[in-house]
Amino acid sequence: MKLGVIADDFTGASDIGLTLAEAGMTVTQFIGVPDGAADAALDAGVIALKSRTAPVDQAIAASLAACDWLQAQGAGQIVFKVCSTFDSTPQGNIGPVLDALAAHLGAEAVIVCPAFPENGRSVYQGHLFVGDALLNESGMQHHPLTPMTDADLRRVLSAQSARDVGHVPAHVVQQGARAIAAALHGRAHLITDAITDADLIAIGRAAKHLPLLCGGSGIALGLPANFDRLPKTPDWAPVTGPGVVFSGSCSIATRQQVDVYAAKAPTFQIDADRAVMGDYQIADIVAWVAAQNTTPMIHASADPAVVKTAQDRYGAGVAAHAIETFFARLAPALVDAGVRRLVVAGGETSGAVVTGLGASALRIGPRAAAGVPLLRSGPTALALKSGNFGGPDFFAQALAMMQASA
Ligand SMILES: Nc1ncnc2c1ncn2[C@@H]1O[C@H](COP(=O)(O)OP(=O)(O)O)[C@@H](O)[C@H]1O
Ligand SMILES: O=C(O)[C@@H](O)C(=O)COP(=O)(O)O
Repeated sequence: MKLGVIADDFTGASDIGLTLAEAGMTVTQFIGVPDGAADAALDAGVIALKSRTAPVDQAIAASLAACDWLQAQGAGQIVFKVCSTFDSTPQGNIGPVLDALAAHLGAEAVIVCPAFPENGRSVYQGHLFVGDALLNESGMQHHPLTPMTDADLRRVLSAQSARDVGHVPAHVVQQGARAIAAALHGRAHLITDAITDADLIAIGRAAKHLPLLCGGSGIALGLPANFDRLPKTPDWAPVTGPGVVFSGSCSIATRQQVDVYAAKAPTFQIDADRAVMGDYQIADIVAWVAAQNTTPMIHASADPAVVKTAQDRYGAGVAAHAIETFFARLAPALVDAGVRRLVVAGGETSGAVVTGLGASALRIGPRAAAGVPLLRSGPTALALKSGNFGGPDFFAQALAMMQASA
């Protein structure tokens, strides 16, 4: 293994897995730290953790264990994959985990860059933009678990980290890899501006000898070339069994996707109150799915006012946990009943579903959308969609792509 990635959620892991696979690396997404050794032929291993919203000490311990395993497989460079909208709370977990990884790896200057231009995320003057909106005006200020209320990443990371936080500005990045490398000094996390893929490719080249980087999947765009890999389309064998769509994301993009899909398919909406009360019978929902002629959708996606009502009543963690637990129990019951295509919207939701399925590794297939690959776990096809990724008709498109050849 040449490159090791520690991802703080499951959709993020498949997002960066796709970037590496399309740039020509052989890559597997592991669910948590594997027990045994990786295939020696693997170029990159991506360990998916569910650490974005975990207690800080647990997130650090899981990330260090992942780091040790990746290094034991030969990885000479570690990427800490975080969300392209820098999802975190004032307590963490990006800062504390990054501090711990940097100390563990003896890293001095660490590039921190969540830019993902293809999906509209850019970093300029140390501020994160989603399209033309500052992060805190992009809808992310309403996220159920990690509301992002400040677009200045230097301030956001400083509040979470014990290390100095510096800045590599766009005018340096645009001068290319040599200028970027010259700016990487001191023992500091460096928020690095990037507006285009060309910026990220230059950053990747500049990072060739760094032990640690942190960013969204865009940070990986330039890394495979350091290992002489060339772009390719990942393989895919069609999967034709019954499908189901799950959504636990309340992001703007997902709510639109839910509306579009609900207009053409049977839809079952999960209510937070009933989930908290444990009111849903898994067997009844499996029977409801089996009775449908069109691929159905089960979702909890709701607008910010509805989410707030549930959170005020039970606490954000309790409402989220109840809904995630529901999906984690439903997914294996549906697969046992013959479901073979599963599209899941939401990072935490995907973490719950894949953990519920008991999968240990996922094979990365071709893209269903920017940042979202098709995945294979045994006979089951999956797509784990980040809340804000994909076009309005993503669900139908991903289900159809699973049935087609690459
Ligand atoms: N109606 C709801 N009320 C409260 N919390 C909800 C509701 N619907 C979903 N959630 C929770 O919100 C969180 C959304 O996070 P996630 O799945 O990561 O989506 P995203 O990818 O948009 O961040 C999950 O923990 C989910 O269980
Ligand atoms: O970098 C990204 O935006 C994604 O890969 C990601 O991590 C998204 O997280 P969720 O929106 O919670 O799915």
